[in-house]
Amino acid sequence: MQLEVLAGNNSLVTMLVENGFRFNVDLATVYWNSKLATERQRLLSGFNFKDVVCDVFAGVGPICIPAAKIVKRVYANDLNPYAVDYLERNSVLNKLEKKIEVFNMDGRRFIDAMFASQKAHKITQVVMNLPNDATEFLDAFRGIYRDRPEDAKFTFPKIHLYGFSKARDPEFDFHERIRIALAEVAVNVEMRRVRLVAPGKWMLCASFVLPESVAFARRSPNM
Ligand SMILES: C[S@@+](CC[C@H](N)C(=O)[O-])C[C@H]1O[C@@H](n2cnc3c(N)ncnc32)[C@H](O)[C@@H]1O
Repeated sequence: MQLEVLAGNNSLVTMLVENGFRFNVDLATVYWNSKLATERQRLLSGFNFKDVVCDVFAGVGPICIPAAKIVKRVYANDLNPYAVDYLERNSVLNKLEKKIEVFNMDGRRFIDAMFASQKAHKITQVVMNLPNDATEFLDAFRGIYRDRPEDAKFTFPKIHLYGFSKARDPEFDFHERIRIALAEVAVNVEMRRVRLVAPGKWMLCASFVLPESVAFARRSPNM
C-alpha cells in the first residue's frame, strides 16, 4: 500500500506501542497492522513458559517479541531484510534479544532448517501469519521427521495458521485447503474468525497439532 506523509518531517519511520511493547517501524518498507492487536493478545494468551515458538513470517516482531516475554525461546524469521533489521532492533528495544534468534530466509527454507536441526524436538508452537499465502507453505511440514531414528523423542508442534476466505462457509473452505495442503484425510482443527477484512472476506486463524502421519510422511521426489 502506498502511504503519503501529510505533515511533519518527510519520513514514515515511527515508534508504535502495543500492549506495553515498543516497535520501531519504517512504514515504507515493512508491514504493520494495529487492527490485529487483539488477535495477537489472544494468540499469546495460549503460550506458556515451557513453549518454544517459531514465527515463520515474523515481520518487525509484534507476535514474537511479546511471546519472548512468556516462553522459553523464540526463533523468528522474515524474508524482508528491512523487517529483519527492525525485528532485531525491536528485540533490543524491548530487552528480549537474548531469547530471540532471528533468521532472514524464505518461510519454506526456514521450516526445513528448523526441523532438520537439533532445535526441532523443542519447538512447541509455530505461527504462520501470511494470510494470502501461508497455506501454500504447509507442505514443508511433510516428512520433517522422516530421517529421524525411531527411538528419538518427538514433539508435534501446534501450528497457528492465518488465512482469508470469501466462501459462504469460510471455516469449511479454509479447513479443506489445509487438508489438501497437508495431503491428509482429516485434520483436527480449532478454527476462529479473526475479523472481516472486506465485505464477505474473513480472516481466519486455524490452530492444529501437526499430525504424526504428516511429520513422518515420505516426500515426493519433486519436493
Ligand atoms: C502479514 S505480515 C505479518 C507480520 C507479523 N507477523 C505481524 O503480525 O505483523 C507477513 C510477513 O511475511 C513476510 N513474508 C512474505 N513472504 C515471505 C516468505 N516467502 N518467507 C518468509 N517471510 C515472508 C513479509 O515480509 C511480512 O513481514
